[in-house]
Amino acid sequence: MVQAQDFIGTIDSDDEVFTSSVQPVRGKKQSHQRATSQPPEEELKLDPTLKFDFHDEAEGSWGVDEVKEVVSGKAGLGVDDIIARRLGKPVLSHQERKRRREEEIDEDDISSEAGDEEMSYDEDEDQDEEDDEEEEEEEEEEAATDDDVRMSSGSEDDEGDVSEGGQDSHNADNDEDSDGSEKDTAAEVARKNAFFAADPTTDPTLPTSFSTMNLSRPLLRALTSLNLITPTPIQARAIPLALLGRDILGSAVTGSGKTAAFMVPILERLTYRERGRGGQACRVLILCPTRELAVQCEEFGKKLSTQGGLNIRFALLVGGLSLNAQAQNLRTLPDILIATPGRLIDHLTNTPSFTLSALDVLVIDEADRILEAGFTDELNEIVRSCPRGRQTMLFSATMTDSVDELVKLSLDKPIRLFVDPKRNTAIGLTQEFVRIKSDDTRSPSLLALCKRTVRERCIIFFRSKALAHQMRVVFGLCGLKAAELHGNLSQEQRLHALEEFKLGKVDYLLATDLASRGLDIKGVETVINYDMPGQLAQYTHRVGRTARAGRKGRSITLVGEADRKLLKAVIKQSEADEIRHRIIPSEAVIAMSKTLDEMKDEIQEVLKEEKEEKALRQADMEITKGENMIAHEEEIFSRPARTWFQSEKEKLASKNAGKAAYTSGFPSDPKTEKEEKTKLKRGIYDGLSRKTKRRRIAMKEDEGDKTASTAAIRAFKKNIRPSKITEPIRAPMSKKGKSGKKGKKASAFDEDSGGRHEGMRAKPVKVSLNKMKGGKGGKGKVKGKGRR
Ligand SMILES: Nc1ncnc2c1ncn2[C@@H]1O[C@H](COP(=O)(O)OP(=O)(O)OP(=O)(O)O)[C@@H](O)[C@H]1O
Repeated sequence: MVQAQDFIGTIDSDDEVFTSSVQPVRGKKQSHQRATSQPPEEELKLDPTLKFDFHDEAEGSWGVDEVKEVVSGKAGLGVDDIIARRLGKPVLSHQERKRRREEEIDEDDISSEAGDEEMSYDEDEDQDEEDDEEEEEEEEEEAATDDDVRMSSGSEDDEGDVSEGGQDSHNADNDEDSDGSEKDTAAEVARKNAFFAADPTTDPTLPTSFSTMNLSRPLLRALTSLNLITPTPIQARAIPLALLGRDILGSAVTGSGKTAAFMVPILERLTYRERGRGGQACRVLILCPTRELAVQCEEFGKKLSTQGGLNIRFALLVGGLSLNAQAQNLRTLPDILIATPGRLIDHLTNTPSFTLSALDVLVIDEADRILEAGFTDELNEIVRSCPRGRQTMLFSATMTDSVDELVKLSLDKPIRLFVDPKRNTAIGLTQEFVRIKSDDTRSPSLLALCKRTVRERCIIFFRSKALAHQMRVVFGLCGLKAAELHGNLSQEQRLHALEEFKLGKVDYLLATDLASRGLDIKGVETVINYDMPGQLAQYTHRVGRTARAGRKGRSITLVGEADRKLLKAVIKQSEADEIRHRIIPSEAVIAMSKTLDEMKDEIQEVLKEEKEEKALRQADMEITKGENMIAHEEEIFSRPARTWFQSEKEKLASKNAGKAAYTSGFPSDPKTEKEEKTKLKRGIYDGLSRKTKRRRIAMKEDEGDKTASTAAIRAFKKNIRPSKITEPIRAPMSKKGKSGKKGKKASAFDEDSGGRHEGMRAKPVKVSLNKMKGGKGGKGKVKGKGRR
């Protein structure tokens, strides 16, 4: 696995004296230290397994609505503070620097008008500094235009179109030749034909406005207030079918509004749910692969619901937020659950009386990711907990239609909605590639790029968390304002980083693939890939963080020799005029290389200070923990231990499978492989504290008794289950259905469902897909006063 070595190589391998005109920002303290202490070579190696400062995330004091509060103001001595202390001044964002310069100019005008020529010594000095910075920036701006950006020069690059079928090519990884091997065999095509249903929308003209989609007035009002007037192609196709209760497999390019494609029909259906005590139930589950995406999805749903005055309740079930607050919320039976798989299973296993037995709709966002190896066991467990008669909708920009993958979801004749499958990236995206001849030049190339060309609104993706963190230190020392986002941070730090980037307080977000899927951050101008990701799908999602919702954007990818195959695949799936070859002048790279070399002691110092800070915080935490143990011993030991559906061994195996899926395209690291194998051999109680071990053993012993009581509880819950939103409108169960298999689903929109309407849908509704476009009168018009 490629770790921090490429960065380390750069720092260590260049011993030349610093002569560059691009100076690193430094404080006096630093230059003094450099003169006195020169650590030996091996000390300069940065530890790739390094863990960063974060608070214990298991039981935060904040829940769903506290996310914003936490994000808004959290102190603590972090890397930025350490860097600021060492530099003697804080690193300012590009925006802030601009603003200060403008203020400076205004003040100049005022003071010259007033004829006040006096200035204190300090002010004078400040002014000089600002002027210098301004001059430097102007120079940089000129230099930026030197970067040679030109059209790719043909050869292999112009080979033409995307491989057929679009979606399969995403998972092609680094296949030798994506042309031949990816095409479905005749048998596979036959399987797919049998598995999927044809799109019943016979009218080729899709709705051109939400107002012609037979949506209720409050929801239309909400859409309009959010400026959503014209449905995007995926919305135009998915919403009518979703309203009919059909299972859907939806795919469209990144940033094309897939969230609304499932959220709008869900809210519409919930508008007519049964109310009152008997009708309350968790009816919708939206699964997301990352916490940030779940937070974003909840925000969007809540916004729509609030704007429309829909009175729909949400629960956010993600790791890193308070378990207790979530459990409490679950007890009130919220309508929509938005969850990450791990935390959802935790609640299913440990939150008394919480089940998914009343679920009507299951949505899996970024479904191809959740279908990947790392989530397999969790997904199986969740699907097992959902009723078979539910509606299932899967969405992703890189959706798979492989029957083998989908079969485990027990879909009911799903409809494939693949919008423009030949296009994998957004129309407004320009993809640039920088050739990296040696890995040593990767970090200097990135810095040169950021110093000269890409100044703000930029997400930079790294393959490893350690690398992202180390680069953040380097960026800080170079005077570039950055935040980091990866899995080694607490949830609080992750959300804080996102917020800072969204608000423009930092110019760069240094992230791992954790941020590659689904995140919709307005105004991202550039995405930089520090290295090529392992898989084509990852590339598609990463670059999809820009050029969203019809806007323009640019991606810049640093491509080494080992990445040629994937580069070829990327070029194949793109239009020729979207591809550029960027050359960073070698002088700039050499200069940055020297700068980095000059900086290596400083980086080391910052990392050391950070480690010390962490140790101090850790000690504080241990003391508090000890005090709590003494004060609340009885209560703590009387709490039931939380359980998990897998054994430790299975959990580890599944984690490793996930890791392997992620790193499959990267060169493997034999050392890590060996470590993983050794880990797998550990017994299930290895590494646990004595207390936890005792609990586990006791639980295992209790398991026998538990089975009988669980069965009784299940039977009881089944009896008190609320009516389902789709239940009254389903076609009578076939023989097959009665025997436990799925029966054909009907919908509130079916014409024959009229008299049997109950529950969530107060009144029967008639919709003809062919009339949907017109939306006025006729069969397309809603019947019954309950609709509007
Ligand atoms: N009909 C619409 N008209 C205008 N803007 C829209 C419309 N639908 C969605 N958007 C906007 O498009 C942006 C992207 O939407 P969304 O995040 O749902 O995309 P996505 O297809 O899910 O992307 P990804 O594949 O990256 O997850 C959002 O800011 C959203 O508000």
